[in-house]
Amino acid sequence: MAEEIRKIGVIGAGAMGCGVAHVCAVAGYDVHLIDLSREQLECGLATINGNLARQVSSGKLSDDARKQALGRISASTDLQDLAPVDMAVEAISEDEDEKRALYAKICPILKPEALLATNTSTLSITRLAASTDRPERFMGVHFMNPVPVMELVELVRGIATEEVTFETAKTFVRSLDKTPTVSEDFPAFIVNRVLLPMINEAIYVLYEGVGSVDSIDTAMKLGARHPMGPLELADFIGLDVCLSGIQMLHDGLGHDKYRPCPLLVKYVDAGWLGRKAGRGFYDYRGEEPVPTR
Ligand SMILES: CC(=O)CC(=O)SCCNC(=O)CCNC(=O)[C@H](O)C(C)(C)COP(=O)(O)OP(=O)(O)OC[C@H]1O[C@@H](n2cnc3c(N)ncnc32)[C@H](O)[C@@H]1OP(=O)(O)O
Ligand SMILES: NC(=O)C1=CN([C@@H]2O[C@H](COP(=O)(O)OP(=O)(O)OC[C@H]3O[C@@H](n4cnc5c(N)ncnc54)[C@H](OP(=O)(O)O)[C@@H]3O)[C@@H](O)[C@H]2O)C=CC1
Repeated sequence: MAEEIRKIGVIGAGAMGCGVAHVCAVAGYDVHLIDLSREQLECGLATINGNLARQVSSGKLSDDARKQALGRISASTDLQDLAPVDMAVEAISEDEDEKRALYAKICPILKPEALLATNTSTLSITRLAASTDRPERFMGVHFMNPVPVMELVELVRGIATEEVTFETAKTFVRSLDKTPTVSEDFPAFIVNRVLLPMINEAIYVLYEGVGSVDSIDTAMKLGARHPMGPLELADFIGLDVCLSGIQMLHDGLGHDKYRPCPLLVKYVDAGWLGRKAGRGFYDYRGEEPVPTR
C-alpha cells in the first residue's frame, strides 16, 4: 500500500531539480526547492517559468495551469524548510561525499516518516542509503533529462528499501504521468549502463580522429535516428555527470571497456562541462552552437 504524499522537497536547483519541481507542481504537489545560493534559485525558477511557458505555447498546458503550478513552488536556501515535506528528492551534484554530507544535515530535519529519494545517475543506492538514518525509506527515483519531456523514471531499491517505500514511489511517478521502470542496484542502473558507454565511445571516436564532432553527431542522428548526436547529448547531460558515471562503471564493474576517454577527462578538467558551462563539445556562447573540434 502506498502512503500519501502531498508536499515534496527538491534539493538542488540545477537542470534536474528544476525539472522535478516543474513536473511535481504541474501534477498538483506543493513543492519546496532548495539550493545553496539565492542566485541559483532565481535562475532555476526562471528556467521553470520558461519551460512552463513553452508547454503553454505548444498547447500542452493552459495558462491558468501554468500560473497555478508556479504558485505551488516555493524556494529557499534554508534546509529547515524541509521539515514539513512528505518526500525529499535529492538532485544535487553527482558527488557521493556531497550527497552524504547533505543527508547528514537533512535527516534530523525531515519528519521521521518522510521518504528520501535520490536522483543519482549512477551511485549505489544501498551505499547512499546506509549513510542515512532511514535506509528502509530511501531509494533511487531516477528522472531523465529534460524531465518535463521524458516519459521514463527508473526506480531503484537499495538492499534495505521497504516495499511500502517502493510502492509509494511508484504511485508518485505514475501521478506525474510518467512510466516507472525497475532496475536493480548496480552501477549506472539500466539507462546509463547502456547510454554512457555509447557516449564514451563517441568521444573515443573523436579522440582517435575517426570523425569530427559534426560528423559523429550527424552520423548518429541520421544513421541511427537518435534525436541528438552523442556529443550533443553529452553536452546536454553535463560532461561532469558523464565522466563520473563512466568512472563509476569502470570502478564498479572493473572492465576496461568502461575506461573514461582521456579527452572527456580533459574537457572536464578545463571546466568545459557542456551547455551549462557555455562550452563543451560545442561552444554555446554565440547565436548557434559551434563544434569545438
Ligand atoms: C544522464 C542520466 O542520468 C539519464 C538521462 O537523462 S540520459 C538523457 C536522456 N535524454 C535524452 O536522451 C534526450 C534526447 N533528446 C531528445 O529527446 C530531444 O532532442 C529533446 C526532447 C531534448 C528536444 O527535442 P527537439 O525536437 O530537438 O527540440 P524541441 O522541438 O525544442 O523540443 C521538442 C518538444 O519538447 C519540449 N521541450 C524540450 N525541452 C523542454 C523542457 N526542458 N521543458 C519543457 N518542454 C521541453 C519542446 O517545447 C517541444 O514541445 P512540442 O513538441 O510540444 O513543441
Ligand atoms: N544532467 C542529467 O542529464 C542528469 C542528471 N542526473 C543526476 O541528477 C543530479 C543533479 O544533476 P544536474 O541537475 O545535472 O546537476 P547540476 O550541476 O545542474 O545541479 C546541481 C545543483 O545542486 C546544487 N548543489 C550542490 N550541492 C548542494 C547542496 N549541498 N545543497 C543544495 N544544493 C546543492 C548545485 O549548486 P552549485 O552549482 O552552486 O554547486 C546545483 O545548482 C545528479 O545526481 C545527476 O547525476 C540524473 C539524470 C539526468
